[in-house]
Amino acid sequence: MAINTIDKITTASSLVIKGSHQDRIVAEQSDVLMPGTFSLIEKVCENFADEVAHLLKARAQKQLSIDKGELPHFLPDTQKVRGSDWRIASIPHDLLDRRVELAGPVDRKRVINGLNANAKVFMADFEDALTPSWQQLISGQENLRDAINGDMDYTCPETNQYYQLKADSAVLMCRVRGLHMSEMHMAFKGEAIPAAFFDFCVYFHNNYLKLLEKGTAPYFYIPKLESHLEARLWAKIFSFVEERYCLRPGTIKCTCLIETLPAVFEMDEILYELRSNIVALNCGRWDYIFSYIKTLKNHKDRILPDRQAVTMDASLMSAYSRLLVKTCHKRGAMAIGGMAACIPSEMAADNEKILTQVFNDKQVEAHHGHDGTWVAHEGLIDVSIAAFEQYIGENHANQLHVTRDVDAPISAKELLMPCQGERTEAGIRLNLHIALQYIQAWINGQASVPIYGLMEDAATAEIARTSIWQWIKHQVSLSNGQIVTKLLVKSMLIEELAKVKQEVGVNEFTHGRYTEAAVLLENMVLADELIGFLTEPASNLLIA
Ligand SMILES: CC(=O)SCCNC(=O)CCNC(=O)[C@H](O)C(C)(C)COP(=O)(O)OP(=O)(O)OC[C@H]1O[C@@H](n2cnc3c(N)ncnc32)[C@H](O)[C@@H]1OP(=O)(O)O
Ligand SMILES: O=CC(=O)O
Ligand SMILES: [Mg+2]
Repeated sequence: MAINTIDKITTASSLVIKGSHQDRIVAEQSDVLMPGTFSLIEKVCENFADEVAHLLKARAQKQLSIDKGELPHFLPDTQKVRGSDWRIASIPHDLLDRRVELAGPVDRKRVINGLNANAKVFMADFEDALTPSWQQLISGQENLRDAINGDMDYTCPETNQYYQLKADSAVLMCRVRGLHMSEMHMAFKGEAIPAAFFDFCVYFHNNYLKLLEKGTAPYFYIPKLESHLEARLWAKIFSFVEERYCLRPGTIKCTCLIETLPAVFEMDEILYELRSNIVALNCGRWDYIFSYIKTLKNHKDRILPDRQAVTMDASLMSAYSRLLVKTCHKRGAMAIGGMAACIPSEMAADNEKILTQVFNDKQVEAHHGHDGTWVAHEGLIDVSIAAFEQYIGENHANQLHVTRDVDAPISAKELLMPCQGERTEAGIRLNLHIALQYIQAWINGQASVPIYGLMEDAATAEIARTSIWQWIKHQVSLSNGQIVTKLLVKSMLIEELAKVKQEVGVNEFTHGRYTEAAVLLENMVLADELIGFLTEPASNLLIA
């Protein structure tokens, strides 16, 4: 639909669309970017953008203390919140049964497949599984809008296969980007706006009416929080928007991912700040491992082993999952488990092993008392449901009644204790190999990719590259006696790049962007200071 550009930009006078001529055309032609959307974005920026900047500064300050030797801890100032009795507001009916949630990117085919799948919830992801190109952001929003309107089909140009949204599709939740990300295509008073504000406002404004009409509501996943003060910001934004649209307080509901090490120490406080709008916390296990490495990067005594050893039954991960369940259920909130990164295989024997592995992984979560969990692929839904049904039983839709009251308190020591396991040459090489392939895919616009039978997304790739960085920094000694140095990693990187070339073939290698990915990866793992998020330098390549 052609829309008047001037209207679009001047209705929100402090807001400007940036980018190439093509980016402007995308914005002009999209009917999810209308004056009402701009006006909401502008108001949210006017009231809250400065606060994001302050909160990010506070993150950096806290990190400085940890870099100097302090350890993350439960906050003395908020003891009263942890010690007193209160509960979150009630949970909407359609969110009481979340035993399996399918996560997926927001392209049209996967939105249809995801909503049609047998999961209770489809988590449409603008974060770890999306490269934030303007085109993908806008078309993703259009796809969700069409899905909510129930007016959605798609014919795949390559296969000619026709897809249509079913009437009784899963509940839709929208994951917005983290507070650390900026949306470069939109500036408020000359500054790129917080990407989370863009995702939230566009989704909310275009869909809230239809969602309410259908008997559901705007449901959000909020990622990568690091403190309850960040949760307080979201609470203020939700309340501001509810008032602006004259909606009953608590209409907007969110689930917060607890996927940073600082946040695990503030779960009660996060629930408390958001008590009118929150329904659950989720164990974002992959970013949590990344955050453990990043937060404790200077602590030589807390270096993790190879990624494969950091499973949910490792003591630090188990403590995190059990504390999340206990904290949530005490407050009447649901506790959602994390992503099983395996994806099904076409080889029957392999697939059987994968399904058993996923079943066991989900059983650990269900045993801890989680109310549901995430899967990356629809082929894993049934096995995950089976694992949860054993615990939830026929008479319940969740495990909110499991309070874990008899557990010994979970201490900071347990949460911070690194797990045992080897640090191997094979581990470094696998990290390099996966990171190379992942970054190559990411800068080409694909943020969730199958690599060696696992779903890799921004969170898992972060583990790979920060782990290598930390092993170099502390000159870790590998199980074969080698010391990890910049020189060693550089030589391994060259060898792994050659292996990738052999694997993908000369043609794909030549026309892909593998060498650019290698340069970016080298810069990140050999840097003197750890780069905060790989998506920051990678975005420059995506945009270019
Ligand atoms: C750590 C975290 O942040 S986790 C959350 C973010 N990550 C994600 O959301 C990852 C979601 N998963 C995916 O993106 C995909 O499953 C991948 C990339 C891992 C694998 O995808 P594919 O290679 O397409 O898998 P495969 O070919 O087996 O897919 C079979 C069908 O299922 C569909 N499908 C697979 N996964 C999904 C999904 N998560 N959502 C919707 N549809 C899906 C495919 O589109 C395909 O459809 P088709 O048969 O109609 O063509
Ligand atoms: O977002 C999920 C995670 O595991 O990270
Ligand atoms: Mg994550």
